Amino acid sequence: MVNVQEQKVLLEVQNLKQYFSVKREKLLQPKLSVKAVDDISFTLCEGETLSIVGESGCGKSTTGRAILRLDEPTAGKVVYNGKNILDLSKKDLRTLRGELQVIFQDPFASLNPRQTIQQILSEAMSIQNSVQKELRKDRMRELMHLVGLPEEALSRHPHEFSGGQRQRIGIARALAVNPKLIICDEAVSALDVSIQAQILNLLKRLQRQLNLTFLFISHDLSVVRHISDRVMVMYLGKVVEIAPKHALFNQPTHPYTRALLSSIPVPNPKVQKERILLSGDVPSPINPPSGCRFHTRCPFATELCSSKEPETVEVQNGHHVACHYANDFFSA
Ligand SMILES: Nc1ncnc2c1ncn2[C@@H]1O[C@H](COP(=O)(O)OP(=O)(O)OP(=O)(O)O)[C@@H](O)[C@H]1O
Repeated sequence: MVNVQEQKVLLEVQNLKQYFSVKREKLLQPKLSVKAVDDISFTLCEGETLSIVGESGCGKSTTGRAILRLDEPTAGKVVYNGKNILDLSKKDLRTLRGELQVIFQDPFASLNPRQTIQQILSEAMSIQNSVQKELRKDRMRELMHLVGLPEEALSRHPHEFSGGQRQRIGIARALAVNPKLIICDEAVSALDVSIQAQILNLLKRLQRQLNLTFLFISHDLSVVRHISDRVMVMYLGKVVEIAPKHALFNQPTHPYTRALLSSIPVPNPKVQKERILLSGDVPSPINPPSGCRFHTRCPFATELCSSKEPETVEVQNGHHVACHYANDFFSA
């Protein structure tokens, strides 16, 4: 596991906000916005995998998109290698995009069906000018080896491959520009469990070989348990807990994290698990609850929780929790 304290910080997200305006239903209604990501901060160290988990709509993908400036963030800083990405000109951003890549759930949607794999990879290399023209063929063959596909795959089209193979092609395309940081947005969610494991193992191997850093977005805690060094839990646009993987799975502290974890099966049936059932739906991010956003669904909420937003407390080294009762829950 990566020791965060010894590692170089590659990405620092500071007070990031992403609000989206929504159409008013009535003319005189006040302006409304979806607070998809609301003042979140975290760091990502070189060579580590930080996962973001949480229920649908909690702001995971929006965080990834904001970092890459696929949507322009409302406020905050995204400092990559010492530079605030949000201050970069369009030209500098284009150059930097080579270092920051994204792998989506469905690579097929972004692979041009008329192009061969060779054309797809060649296009990626020429946009970023990542590999000299005369070296591109060799690099493509190398990429096929790296992702576990035969060289013959280069002359074929995306529809000739299975879902797992297409994800390997998506990974090869991301690697074609020599990235440092890859945002994997539900990258294995569409795959069968056995294929998922193969792709996760491939990502881990590539990480070691190429010193890659991953921001891994997933709603699947079993996948997150497999791949992560650290885990960040989001609820309604806020970070509620962030910790090294083992701390998060062995000593989940925020009631929301405990509820999420209580919904996954335990490998050892002899281990009795506390069950915290989440009642009701996630409230609207247009008008989120006051105080702690989770208080409307939290079985332990008090008056304080509905009136005051909790500070983030470090309950042990590198384990941060945004709950008024974090220390009590941690030691309980
Ligand atoms: N372009 C947009 N315009 C308006 N609202 C948006 C936009 N993009 C996302 N949202 C809203 O922001 C909130 C967070 O969405 P986001 O996709 O980041 O969640 P998520 O945690 O990735 O969920 P999922 O696992 O379902 O993808 C949701 O309420 C979503 O509807």
